[in-house]
Amino acid sequence: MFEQPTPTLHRDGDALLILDQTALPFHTRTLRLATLAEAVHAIRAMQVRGAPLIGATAAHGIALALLRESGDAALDRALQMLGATRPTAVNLHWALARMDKALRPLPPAARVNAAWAEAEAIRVDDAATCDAIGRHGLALIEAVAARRPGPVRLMTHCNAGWLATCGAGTALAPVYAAQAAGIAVEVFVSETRPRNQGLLTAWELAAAGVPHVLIADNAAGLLLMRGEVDMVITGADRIAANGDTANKVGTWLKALAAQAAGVPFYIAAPHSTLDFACPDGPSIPIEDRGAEEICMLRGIDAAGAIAELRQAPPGTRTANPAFDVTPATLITGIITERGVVEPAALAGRYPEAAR
Ligand SMILES: CSC[C@H]1O[C@H](OP(=O)(O)O)[C@H](O)[C@@H]1O
Repeated sequence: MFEQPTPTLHRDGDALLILDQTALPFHTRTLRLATLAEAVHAIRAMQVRGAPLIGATAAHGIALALLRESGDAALDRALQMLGATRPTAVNLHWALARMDKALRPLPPAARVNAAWAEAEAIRVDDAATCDAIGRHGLALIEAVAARRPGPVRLMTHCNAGWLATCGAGTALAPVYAAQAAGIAVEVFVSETRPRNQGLLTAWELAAAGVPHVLIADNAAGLLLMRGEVDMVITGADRIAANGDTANKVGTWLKALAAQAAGVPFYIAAPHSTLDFACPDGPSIPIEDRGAEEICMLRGIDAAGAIAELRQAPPGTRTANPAFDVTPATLITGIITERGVVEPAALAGRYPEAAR
């Protein structure tokens, strides 16, 4: 079982401790969430981020809410507030539905303990799922390593490492599995404007000693066309019934470039990312995160303090969709905890979810 260097989230009595990802990669800071409002803010402000992790955080947010009041109205309010934080990652809504199913039949007095237990089960389930994704993705990396000498060269987008989950990650889980198996890999890490989650991936890989190269998002196409990449693996936020997949904005462009360059393009995702109620990509809600993420740059100043610089005047018109959709036709395979699945075969691999 992969051990997170620092837990992305864990219960501490009647509170939830999270790793504040708005401070990374500059500072490692733990935040203590004690209320529903603090859990809502943590998800919306991306103090926690990553599809599986926001689901687990929302599940714990239900427990925090019920500590104060545990009747049906309180449960409904908590489900609604947490469900309204971010629209695209279906893991959030999957986790809330699982909490509602577990808690609704119980008398209010029994709900708090049951909420903590169910939230913990979601956390543990996600960690095990990440490990399984790592094992199945490892087989793909081993196949490349068997074909030619030298490190297997991967490309990823955004952060789908342990920071985005309760375990090893999704897209990076095979990387960590390859490292543990002694297979040489190196990873092209796309910075992923505007929130630059690629810096989180670089931070993770540096700490793990995995060779990596940080690139501007727009450099990915040239590297792919030069034959410098053996495979692309990204995470996902919602996979529709036909295999169309929403992921961080820019993923589709990489999938197009990968197809043009003849490079396999994989999505890594757990069962909680599958949404068979969503028929296709156009049906996936895409979050817009407003102008300031485009107009402001974040970094650290000479004193090491996190600073923001304005790169565009206030009032500049912007478009800031946080995700895009990669059609199933561009996806070589989906690396799940049940194996590497062709997009069209998802329903067969997950019959219980596809009903
Ligand atoms: C392991 S899935 C991570 C997935 O979530 C990220 O979005 P965000 O950073 O906005 O929460 C990104 O789409 C990743 O691929």
